[in-house]
Amino acid sequence: MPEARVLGIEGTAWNFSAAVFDEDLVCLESSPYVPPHGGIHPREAAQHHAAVAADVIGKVLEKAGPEIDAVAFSIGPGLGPSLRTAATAARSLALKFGVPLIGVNHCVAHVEIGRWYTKFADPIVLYASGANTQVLGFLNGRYRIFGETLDIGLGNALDKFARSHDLPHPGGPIIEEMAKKGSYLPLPYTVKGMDLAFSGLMSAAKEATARGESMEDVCCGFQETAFAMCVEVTERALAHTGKDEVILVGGVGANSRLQEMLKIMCEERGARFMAPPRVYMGDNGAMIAYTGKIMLEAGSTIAVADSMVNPGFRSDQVEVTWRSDAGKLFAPGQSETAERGAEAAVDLTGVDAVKTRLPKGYRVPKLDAALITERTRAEARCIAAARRGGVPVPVIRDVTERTIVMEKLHGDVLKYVISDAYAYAAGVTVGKLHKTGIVHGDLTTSNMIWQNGRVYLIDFGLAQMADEIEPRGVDLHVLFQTLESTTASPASLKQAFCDGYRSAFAGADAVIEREVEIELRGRYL
Ligand SMILES: C[C@@H](O)[C@H](NC(=O)OP(=O)(O)OC[C@H]1O[C@@H](n2cnc3c(N)ncnc32)[C@H](O)[C@@H]1O)C(=O)O
Ligand SMILES: [Fe+2]
Repeated sequence: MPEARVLGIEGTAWNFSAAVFDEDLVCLESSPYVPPHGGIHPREAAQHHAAVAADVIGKVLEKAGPEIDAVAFSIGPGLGPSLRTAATAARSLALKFGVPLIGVNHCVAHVEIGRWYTKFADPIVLYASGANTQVLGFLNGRYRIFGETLDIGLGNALDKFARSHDLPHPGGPIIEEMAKKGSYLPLPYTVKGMDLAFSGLMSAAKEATARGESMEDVCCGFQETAFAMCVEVTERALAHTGKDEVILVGGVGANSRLQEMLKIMCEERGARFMAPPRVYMGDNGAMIAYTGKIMLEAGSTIAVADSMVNPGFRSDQVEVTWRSDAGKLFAPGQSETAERGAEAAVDLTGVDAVKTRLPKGYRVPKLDAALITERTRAEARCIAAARRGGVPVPVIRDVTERTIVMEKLHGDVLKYVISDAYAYAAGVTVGKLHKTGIVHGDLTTSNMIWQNGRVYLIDFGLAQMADEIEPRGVDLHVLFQTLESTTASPASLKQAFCDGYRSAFAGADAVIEREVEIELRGRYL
């Protein structure tokens, strides 16, 4: 039987694009909307799409011929008016050809075209586009979000910064060129556990040029900072899941410095890295046609009556019917005497645990040195303070510039043994920590150890002294995301954790409430 031929239509934001895919890409046509000034205006983008749709689709069908087995379109996320225009075109074509309609999640399509091109079966995905920035990995039927931006997408941050200097849209590629001529200027680096934030960085970049720093240096500093943040979170996801492949997708993925940094990170930890070529990076019809094809083969079609667009459609809401594997998690490969996390190597061969922060070749040396010293110091300080507050943590024996010598723990890492009882105990420990005025900054189940009837906390590299609700809420949010992405029963584990947390900390309710708010904030639009 010949392979199904699917027509795909993309029109979520700046590009109206159509393609036909069967065993390979048959043809691809695009008509980008370039705003005359300022950023993308949703209604104008939709008018552009409506004006070019017939021509773009006409060209594709002329090349591919009229034999089409299904019509796929981006059903969300994206800008409402643009989504609706593309959806209308897709519906009428499906009815005209008398073929099934397929509603494709745009983010998942970025991932799938990357997997198709690279042939990587089960990668960690850095998806960096205008509106989204997410680190994704597949597990039990869904693409789980290990980390994402808590405010704006990386591309939007670059575009807005460029626009504030009267540079045309899109700013990303222009900043890339300017950055090549500049040297690194330190700007605020924000990683919260597995999550990222870019708006503070963007404001600081604007302030830097306002006080007279050169545009080239600020662009370089902006890129080095933002990309290092993304690569760090990608590496954390690799370390946490044990997966060993990385792909880069989304419009910002076209940036050669970002590609280079991911490549270095992967080489340093023995993972494989690939990025698809530019044509498949930014929004394009091919990714919709291809994802439509594998969805069609899995029977995931929709009735025209159910094909309403969803501007807030999240990648982790998609039921991935077309993958039969479960996705790899916690692969072995790490020795029992030396754990290699994302940031540091821990030598467990001696009486004590010796944790040494590793230089990262993907970061400019100045940023690398600053992060290593800052985190080593913060870690030692916070562990000592936690211990004084009665929180179960290892005893510190010695600290140097990049090394901490501490008591060796012998228990089980919670990610391997998590249960409601352990989650409750974790809640008690985190409650005590927050009560002491410390937030951990990277509360994953990899950093919790069950020993002597209590949950010990390790890895305080992102910890800080803080007693506000917000950073405490982010702490819980990081943990809950980990439970969502790595366990089968996150709801009851979360409940048990909250019960323990409340029992140890009087301010618990406000923090739990804030966590819910933070979760909603991370959503698109
Ligand atoms: C929902 C959908 O509409 C949205 N799509 C989107 O944002 O378009 P995409 O083509 O994936 O990415 C566009 C972004 O990619 C940036 N970009 C393109 N080339 C770049 C480069 N060489 N360096 C940095 N950024 C670049 C642009 O500045 C722009 O912000 C998304 O995927 O979030
Ligand atoms: Fe996109």
